[in-house]
Amino acid sequence: MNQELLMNPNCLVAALEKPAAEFTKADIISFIQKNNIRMVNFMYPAADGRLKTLNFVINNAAYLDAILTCGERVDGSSLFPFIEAGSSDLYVVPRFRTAFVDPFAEIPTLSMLCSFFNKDGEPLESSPEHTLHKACKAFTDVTGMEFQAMGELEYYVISPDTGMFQATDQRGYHESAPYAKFNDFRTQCMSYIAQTGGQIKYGHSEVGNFTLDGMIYEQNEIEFLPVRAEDAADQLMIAKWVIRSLGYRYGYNVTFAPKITAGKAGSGLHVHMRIVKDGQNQMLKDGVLSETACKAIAGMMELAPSITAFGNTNPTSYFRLVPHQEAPTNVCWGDRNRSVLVRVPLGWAAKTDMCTLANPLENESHFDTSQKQTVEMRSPDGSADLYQLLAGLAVACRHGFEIENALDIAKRTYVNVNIHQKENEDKLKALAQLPDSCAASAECLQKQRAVFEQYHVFSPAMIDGIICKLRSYEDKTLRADLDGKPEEMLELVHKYFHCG
Ligand SMILES: NC(=O)CC[C@H](N)C(=O)O
Repeated sequence: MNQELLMNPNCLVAALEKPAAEFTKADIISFIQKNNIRMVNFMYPAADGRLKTLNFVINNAAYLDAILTCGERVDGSSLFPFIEAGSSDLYVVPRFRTAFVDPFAEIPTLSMLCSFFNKDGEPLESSPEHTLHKACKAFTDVTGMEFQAMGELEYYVISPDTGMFQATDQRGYHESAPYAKFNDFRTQCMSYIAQTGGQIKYGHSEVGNFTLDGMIYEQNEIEFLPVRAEDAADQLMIAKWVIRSLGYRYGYNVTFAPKITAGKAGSGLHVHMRIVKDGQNQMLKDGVLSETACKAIAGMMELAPSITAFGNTNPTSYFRLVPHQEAPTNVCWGDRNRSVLVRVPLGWAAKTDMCTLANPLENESHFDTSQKQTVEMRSPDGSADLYQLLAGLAVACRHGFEIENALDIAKRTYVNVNIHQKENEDKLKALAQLPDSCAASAECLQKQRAVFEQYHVFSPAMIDGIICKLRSYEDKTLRADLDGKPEEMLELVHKYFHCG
């Protein structure tokens, strides 16, 4: 049997013996019948970034076939601000490839994510999910390659502090129990996410760790594997729902908020990307970063000031983008360097066989490590609209193949030092700054919107909506205004505690 199907924790994949991308309606019906599934849930993200749920009881086989084939009708005006109440009906139609058994439901339930369609049966032009689809298609049309991505979900778990086995402040990275208190919670989340089809790389406790008003704030991270960008967004969407739902059951509060308090690690949602042709990763050539990768990076350098409009969507986002907190502040890229905006992490490009070196009994494996190299965009955070963010990144990477001076831009923005060290002051001054507020991101997006609207990827109405929302916060000077005012900062954090 195919190695990728063996030991697969998604029970539909295991039972149907095929990858999720190949699920058909007949497969779904047969799984439902054989496994005594009694309910079907349609789930879809609305403009608030949250996954909404519509329950169906399976009245009979004919009804099941009808809902899987026709989808259902929903009130679009309650889901998206751009839909008028006067003509608000939309269709939601399930995508079979996203089917999973709900890990929380008491009554056996099969859930699926849906796509939105308008009255004419066409994909809803301004839905974030369709925007991502268009962005990926435009990427492939222009470059002849596939855009793949994966996210790193960082979140804080919050629970009363018992005072036992205190963790070291801001030293929680990869901490084990009992200093890390929520490792079991994280692994349970990982297990459920994997059952829903999420392709996880690993999970660990993160740097952020502090106590505030008798509560422990412990930062954790779950990192995914690169997949088609559309699947990556779906998987992150479901993962956030799983983590929150399980947190609620354990009695833990969980937040993906970008920043909780000044001086402590914020939570990012870094996105790793790779570009694939005929199943082969194109990010390396002869063991070094390829021209393809450099062009994509150049595109991101150019459009970084507007990527924050999709990835950093509330005023607290900009309290995270400050020096010395492993978060980016300036438009630059570099190798393995956590102070840059786009990081090129270690990619197993060295020629040694480390497994044999660590295990002298092993023969050399000649493992193809070329698939592993990615580049990582570090500005986004948990407030991002996942579909718009990945669409924005697909546009930016595509843009790198369309501008003539891409390789010069890449050369100019490369740094190989920590830009926040005193001796590198001049280097820092020469680099463009990321926007420092929602207001600034809105202005940048307004200037660069044509690239995002090219090939009809982002609809002008969607861009108008994003700009209008960002401007509504009126936060142009907020970061400076709240400097040294922790109480007011905390008030702001609570307002946007459950973002995205
Ligand atoms: N290890 C890391 O890269 C931490 C990232 C950091 N938490 C951020 O805000 O982006």
